[in-house]
Amino acid sequence: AEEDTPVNRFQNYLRFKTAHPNPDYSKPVSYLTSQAQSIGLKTTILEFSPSKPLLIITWVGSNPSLPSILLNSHLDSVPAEPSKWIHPPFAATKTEDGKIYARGAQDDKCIGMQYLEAIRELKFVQGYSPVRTVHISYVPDEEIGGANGAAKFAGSDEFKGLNIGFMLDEGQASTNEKFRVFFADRLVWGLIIKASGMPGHGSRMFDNSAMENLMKSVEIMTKYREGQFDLVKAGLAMNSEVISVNPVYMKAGTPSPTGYQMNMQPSEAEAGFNIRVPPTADPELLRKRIVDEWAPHYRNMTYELREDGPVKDHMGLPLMTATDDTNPWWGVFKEAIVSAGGILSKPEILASTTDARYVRELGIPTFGFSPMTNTPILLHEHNEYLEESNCAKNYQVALWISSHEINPSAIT
Ligand code: MET
Ligand SMILES: [Zn+2]
Ligand SMILES: [Zn+2]
Repeated sequence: AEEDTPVNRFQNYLRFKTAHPNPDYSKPVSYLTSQAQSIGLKTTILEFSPSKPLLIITWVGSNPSLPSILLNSHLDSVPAEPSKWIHPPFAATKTEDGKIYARGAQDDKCIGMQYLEAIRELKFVQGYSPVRTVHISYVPDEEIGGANGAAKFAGSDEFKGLNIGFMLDEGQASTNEKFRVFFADRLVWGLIIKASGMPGHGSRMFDNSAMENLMKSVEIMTKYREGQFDLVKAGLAMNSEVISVNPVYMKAGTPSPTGYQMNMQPSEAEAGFNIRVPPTADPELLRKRIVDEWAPHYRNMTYELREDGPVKDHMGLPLMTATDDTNPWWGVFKEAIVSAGGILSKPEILASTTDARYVRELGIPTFGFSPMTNTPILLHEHNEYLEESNCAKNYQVALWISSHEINPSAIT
């Protein structure tokens, strides 16, 4: 039989096939439930949508009237292309040099297990019992926007009943020795632009073909993208501080038995873009740019903009958690990292987008924190891995965080 160690338990969790489009949620939820039971923690399963369970594990504090802590992670993963990986993406292979390869190793099954390991350590090694109640949530569908996961959870009576004062959610790896913490996400938009025009013979020159109109937009958008990227390259802004516009698909052509009808200029063409908007930018200006320049009527274009999730919080403010004295949780967090012997880098906006936005919307302070130092950022890439040595260090950090966040009974 395999040893029962934190690393083995992490590997077990990584082996569940949780990739979209058909994530297995029931097996990891059973596994996590049994882990929780082995630590003597309470479990609750909510189901806001059929076959999409949401697991809550609870460590009840001695003063449950204090606002509680929520440690959140998502159960699902993005797809992987096994033939392009050096180890199968759901085998959680550990190499001789201690790297554990798996889809989800960084995003974000690492934190899902670290939360549990931190509590296991606190409870059984240190004999610690919390004043404040701690909840761990495992939510479905983060990678597809969270509409049937975190969005419904945050809006539910069950969530209200948990009386959450502060949440930790996923962040991103740090390529140096400093830990990174994130106080905001970028908004995520899906933009589909469509051009139409008269079809024509492949040999003919004419104005306003669908392809020409679409390609003109692509050129304009590519220039805009370059402008934003140049700010980053010149060191004037971080990646997450500019607006990113990245093409994700193109669709056009008249199908034929051998592929596409090559002597036919098609009557329709479309392209899809993933756009990320920092909370410091004005979304209205960008919407105007789309109408005026990227998908203008006068070029026979239409568009569909999918804005995924909230833009402002309950007070009408951008979704950002304060990292100063106005937020008592900030000091606690900083102190926990330092006490664990860690160095914290300047708080950042996350380049990607997480379920934290639904909780920030409610005005609850939330930080993104995935404690991985000296680690290449591999989320959504081939050969995602996490080093075993890093895991061990992370348990330590998670542990400190758990012990410190519980102490400030002054925060009520
Ligand atoms: N976390 C994912 C991302 O940033 C999902 C966001 S909502 C589609 O891409
Ligand atoms: Zn994630
Ligand atoms: Zn992800």
